[in-house]
Amino acid sequence: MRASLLQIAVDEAESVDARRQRVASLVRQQTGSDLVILPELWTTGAFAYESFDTEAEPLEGPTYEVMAKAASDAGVWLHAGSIPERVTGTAGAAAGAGGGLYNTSLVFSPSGDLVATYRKIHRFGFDKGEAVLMGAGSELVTVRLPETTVGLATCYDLRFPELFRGLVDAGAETLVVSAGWPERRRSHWTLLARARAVEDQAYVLACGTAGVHAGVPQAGYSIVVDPWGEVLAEAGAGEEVLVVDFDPARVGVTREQFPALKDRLLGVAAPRR
Ligand SMILES: O=C(O)CCC(=O)C(=O)O
Repeated sequence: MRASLLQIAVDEAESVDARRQRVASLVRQQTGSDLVILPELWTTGAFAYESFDTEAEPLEGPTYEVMAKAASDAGVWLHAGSIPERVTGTAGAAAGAGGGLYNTSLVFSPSGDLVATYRKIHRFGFDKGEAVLMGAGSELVTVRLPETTVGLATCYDLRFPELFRGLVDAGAETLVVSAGWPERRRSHWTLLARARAVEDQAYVLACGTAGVHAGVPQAGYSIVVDPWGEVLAEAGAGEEVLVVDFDPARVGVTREQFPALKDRLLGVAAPRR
């Protein structure tokens, strides 16, 4: 299976619409890949808090339109990263202090159909930024691809192993993390991506952003880790397309040969011993 991680540079000098078109063109160039992955909030930048409201869009808004077409033009499964999603009416009120906004990821099939959405569960910022501007998602999401079951996570979620265990329990073998991780904590990014792969005996495909937005230098260093914790591919700091081939069957083999997941005693319905 081939994946392309598009580590997009998010720069305020480029308009959101120009970036949408540029990223769509990059997606089209990935024909031949099975799965293409974009970062978190790449239209606005994950730290451009003022733009969340001004650039918010409904689920089937401008990013949806452009990305659905790009997925079908390229004939790829597309994790189109996340958008600041605006939800109106009663459902919007449920976003609480988030004022009807969610940090929502979109996944398209190779025919351009929206097959899954994931609203980020763990919002970053403690008592400011995303944590107060957006509502929290509450549902774990997996997507069945022909070769593997993909579990979805967004950025700060990477720090919460129980979310990933939940995805594994739901059948995930490949864990996709779409992120806008800052340079300041790059060592955590790499360490946590490898930790999630080792403890869940799953592939981790983690795609971040490059560049500087809202004064926050982004880490880059998107990474692909195998179920044994080995790094298969890693990007540098700048904008980059990271292409990697991996064998989804290795998840089953690893879990069979080193069956640590079967020895779980806590948080499982029927412990084995
Ligand atoms: O956990 C971190 O260090 C970064 C998280 C983050 O930037 C985000 O979730 O937007």
